[in-house]
Amino acid sequence: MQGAQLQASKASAADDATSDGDSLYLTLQVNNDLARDVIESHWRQVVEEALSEVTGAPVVLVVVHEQEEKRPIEPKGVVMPRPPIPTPPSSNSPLPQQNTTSAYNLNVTRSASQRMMRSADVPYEADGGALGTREQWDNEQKPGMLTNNRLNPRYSFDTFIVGGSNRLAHAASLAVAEAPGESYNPLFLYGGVGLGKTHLLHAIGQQGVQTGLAVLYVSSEQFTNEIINAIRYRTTEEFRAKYRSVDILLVDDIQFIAGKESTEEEFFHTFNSLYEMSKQIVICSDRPPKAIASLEERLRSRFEWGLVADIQPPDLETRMAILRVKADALHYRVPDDIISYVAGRVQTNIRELEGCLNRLMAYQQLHRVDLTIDVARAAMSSLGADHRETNLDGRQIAQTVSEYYSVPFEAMCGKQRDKQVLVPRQVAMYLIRQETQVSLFEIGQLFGGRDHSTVLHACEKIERNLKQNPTLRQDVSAIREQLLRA
Ligand SMILES: Nc1ncnc2c1ncn2[C@@H]1O[C@H](COP(=O)(O)OP(=O)(O)OP(=O)(O)O)[C@@H](O)[C@H]1O
Repeated sequence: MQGAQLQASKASAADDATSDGDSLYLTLQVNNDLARDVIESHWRQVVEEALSEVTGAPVVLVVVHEQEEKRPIEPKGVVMPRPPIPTPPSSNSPLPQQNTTSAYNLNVTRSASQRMMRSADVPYEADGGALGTREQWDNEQKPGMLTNNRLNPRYSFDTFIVGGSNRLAHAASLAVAEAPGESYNPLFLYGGVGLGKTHLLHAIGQQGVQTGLAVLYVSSEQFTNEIINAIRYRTTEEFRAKYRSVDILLVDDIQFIAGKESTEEEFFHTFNSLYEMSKQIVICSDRPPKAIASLEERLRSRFEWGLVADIQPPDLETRMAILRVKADALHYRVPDDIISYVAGRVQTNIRELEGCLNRLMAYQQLHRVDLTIDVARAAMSSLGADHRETNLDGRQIAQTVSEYYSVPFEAMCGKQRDKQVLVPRQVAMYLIRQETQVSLFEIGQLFGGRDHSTVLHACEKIERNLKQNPTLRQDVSAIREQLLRA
């Protein structure tokens, strides 16, 4: 570690807005990566403890490779509470700068001054840093970024099932993918957990890549980490060159940047630069911009500039279609009645729906049994309360069917065999069989003492007809929805 220096300084506490106590932050400059790694992995704790003893305050050590200290203007504070960012000596610091002859360059600052960096703290270059940096980035780094774009090939428009709950979000995403920067900019998608926001982001990205565009997908957490590191290692020019060189920027879970001042600041400038160049920005969140507490107003209003589209929980039909596509993709044959049974169990989260399918597959393979409704029930039985196991009884179901078709329950129990009565009777038998543990014999008893083979025949007939008759499918879905709401 020859040739390195040790410096100590203490910044003013006057610019501190949100002190996290009396910790001291130490910046240790070393002249090669190895030294940094060795100190980080072996000596950090020892040094921190030793210095804590000397100073009487908790110490946090930040080790920096001196070649990374190339920015002439250094940030005065810390972007995020963690990890701490080195703070340079402050001109109005009460402590004089101490230069020593030691092998390290050591900056000591009161944590009080190492707080969320304000806009003025990070010099902003609208062109994304020096031209040289941008060109260098385009030549050296961009190809790598484009090949490792981290887009999941499974998340494409082809594999996305469209229903009433996600139609707007899907149509907007498609429009954006077809004409990036032209139709809706930014596109802001929001919706609950596991409803397909990330899937749509990736689908847009995938299409962009296919048309030769530079696409960057990041989570807001990754964006935050990158900006922290950029400030820490003085590489903000590269950071800006990277983010301003893309044609489509996809940002997931934007709600997590709220309240992180420097990240918001940097994102604001990234947004503006891309927007001015007519580059497409797509943002996802679990809530609409208005509901993101402590998000800066200027960002909120920008998020609302283009189109804000929501994704609602899918209805039963859409859930069934999604399960069917997922099962087919796994080359897993699942009968329709089981698809509809599983779809009825998970109502608000498609990720969990997929989990149920995987669970079913694993359960069946483990027990080496045929896939029947009873096997599905057993596979689902140990799942938590989110996965609705209905407490309906046969009579309740029969009553709901009777009301749906406007056919009196008594008529369904009688001898009439015309279609108006026969279909509701058979549908009721089928649903009771699916939704309850009631035996074929008991179902027969409920409907005027019919034989169990009549019930079986009814169930099989409805199951067959469901495949061919869309009206019947719709009716059964609607009744099932009503039952699940009951
Ligand atoms: N309409 C859909 N068609 C097909 N698959 C879907 C659909 N919606 C969601 N999925 C699938 O559900 C899973 C979860 O979706 P995704 O990760 O996109 O949800 P998300 O809304 O981003 O959730 P989170 O808020 O937790 O990040 C993925 O495997 C995705 O492919």
